[in-house]
Amino acid sequence: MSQNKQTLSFQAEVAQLLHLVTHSLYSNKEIFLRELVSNASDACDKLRFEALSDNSLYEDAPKLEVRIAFDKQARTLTITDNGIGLSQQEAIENLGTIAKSGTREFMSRLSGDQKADAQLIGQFGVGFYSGFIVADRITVESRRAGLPTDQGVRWTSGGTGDFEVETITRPQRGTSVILHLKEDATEYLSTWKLKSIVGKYSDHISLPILMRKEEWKEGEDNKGGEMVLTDEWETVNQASALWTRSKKDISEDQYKAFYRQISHDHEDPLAWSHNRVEGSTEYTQLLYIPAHAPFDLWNREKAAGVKLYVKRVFIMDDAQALMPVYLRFVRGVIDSADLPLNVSRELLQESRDVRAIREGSTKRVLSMLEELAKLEKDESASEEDRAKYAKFYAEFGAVLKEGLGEDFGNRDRIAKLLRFASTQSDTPNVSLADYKARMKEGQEAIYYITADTLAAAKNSPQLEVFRKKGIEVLLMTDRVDEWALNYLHEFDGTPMQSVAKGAVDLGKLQDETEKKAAEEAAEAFKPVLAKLKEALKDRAEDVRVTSRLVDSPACLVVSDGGMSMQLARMLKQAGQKVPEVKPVLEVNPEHALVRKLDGSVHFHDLAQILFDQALLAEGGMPDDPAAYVKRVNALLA
Ligand SMILES: Nc1ncnc2c1ncn2[C@@H]1O[C@H](COP(=O)(O)OP(=O)(O)OP(=O)(O)O)[C@@H](O)[C@H]1O
Repeated sequence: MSQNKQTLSFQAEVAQLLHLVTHSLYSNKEIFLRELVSNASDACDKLRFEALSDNSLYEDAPKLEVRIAFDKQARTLTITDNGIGLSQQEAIENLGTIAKSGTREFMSRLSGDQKADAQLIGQFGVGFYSGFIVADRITVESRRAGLPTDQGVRWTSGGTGDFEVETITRPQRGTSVILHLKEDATEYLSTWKLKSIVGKYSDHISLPILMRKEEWKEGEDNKGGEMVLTDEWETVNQASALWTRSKKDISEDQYKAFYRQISHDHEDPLAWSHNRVEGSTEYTQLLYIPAHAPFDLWNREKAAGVKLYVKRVFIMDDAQALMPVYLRFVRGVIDSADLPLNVSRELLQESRDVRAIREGSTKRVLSMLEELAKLEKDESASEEDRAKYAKFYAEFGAVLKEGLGEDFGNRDRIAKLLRFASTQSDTPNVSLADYKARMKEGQEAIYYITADTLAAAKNSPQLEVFRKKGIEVLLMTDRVDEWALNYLHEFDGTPMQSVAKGAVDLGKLQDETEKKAAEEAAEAFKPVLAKLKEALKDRAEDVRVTSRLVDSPACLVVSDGGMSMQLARMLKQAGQKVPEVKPVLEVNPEHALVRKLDGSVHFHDLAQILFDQALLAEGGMPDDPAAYVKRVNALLA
């Protein structure tokens, strides 16, 4: 045993992940090759990038490539690249821990259900560790580009609790991953099998993947021949970056395979768009809309899904400057012809070219979505195509809404893409245009209500008069709605009006007799109103008579432009400081309970109950629930 050998333990998460990988991904073993080839290709990309500022890193091997070789006797399969390589420290850090952000959250989402977990793991990208699906021992030999030959590293592990590292001499730069195959993985000791897996998953890797050529050799004494390996290497993939090829030369399957490769997604994308943009800024874009959300969609800090290349040289993953945050679900590649190769993240933020690319790409994504939305109503389209927009919307609709506050230039286009549930539809499929088309004669606003749940929205007392008059109200239950709606004051010339904010003004929808009756009722109610205001002066900003209620005695509203009670609650729950909002109590003078107030000896208690019940009805909680219960009980007794 060499002197410098050390045994180290895996980070706890790795050990856990390893166990899961080998158990859950068993049914789709072959993906290990895709993962390892993709790492090899990443390592070459990294070398090319670092070599931009230090050409000597290429040493004497400027041609970057990946080689796949196997040895039937030794039962090993080896994937070798001449990319950036690993120093000893990097081997310990990168192959012994999971540095990825979100690992912990990811782990906590695993359920123990193998099928669901396998999908989740697939999305997370198990990478290097997937080798342990087919191998009971993995040896990695590597030398980082630029380090002396005697500073190579050998890392080896059986994939359980620990791994060993030692220093070795390695003349060639880059990494070899040697898989010692398990008994049941013999099938991967076959040129035909390996080639077909490369063809399936890694055809579009932009560097050559080489394998040794096979040749037919006749058996001696007429015993039948067999294929034997020669010393000659041949390229087994297409080895050209897919997006640089002409659209007409790329099949649907190739587009889909490329998507799977860059996204780790097991499902096909809903749509894609491939264009070469010419003009003052030149670039190629290949952008995809996924069919389902990644587990960390809600993390706005999370890496965006677009890779940046400059003249086919990979520059960086998750180039956030290329896509607005509200389109963070988009995956794909942007290849610029204008940016300098040594562009940094900081520079990206400031570049005019990048701004042009970002605007162009944003418009492209919105067009793709508009196309999907159009298909939904196209009777000649297939059922599958027609279902796509709803599928997209269920996964990403809430994220898209963030765009209302983030991308003012495209607000109208985004607004057209939004869908909501309404008093006429429990499923969120009502567009603002649909709503407008159904508006009642004389209706001057698009009415909506926000609530925590669909049930709470539907049963809100504020809706009563709208229901009575048959006016549709949009029901908004996404957390982001309240915030997003702050940025959408009107749609196509019609104002948006929350039914829980400000005094209700049905305008022309109310006829003269109704208005008159309401005014008279208000007039007659004035003395009681004054007493109510006095009794509730610490809790309500104001008390007024309303015509919005039919069956309920009272409801709470906030002033126009004020923060809704629901948003205030949400912020409070999130631990934020919220200014105290005193709502307005609106009462229905026709209601029996309200009528009872006049001259009642329990006036004070009834007033408090009225307020507390209105609070409960809109999803809130009385400040002093025990006092509320006591008051109700006193009256019931
Ligand atoms: N062939 C290789 N050459 C150099 N470094 C490598 C190689 N394979 C893996 N690594 C290093 O090990 C790290 C962990 O690899 P792993 O495949 O687990 O995750 P990843 O590549 O970062 O993520 P993902 O596979 O989801 O893209 C890599 O980030 C890289 O630094």
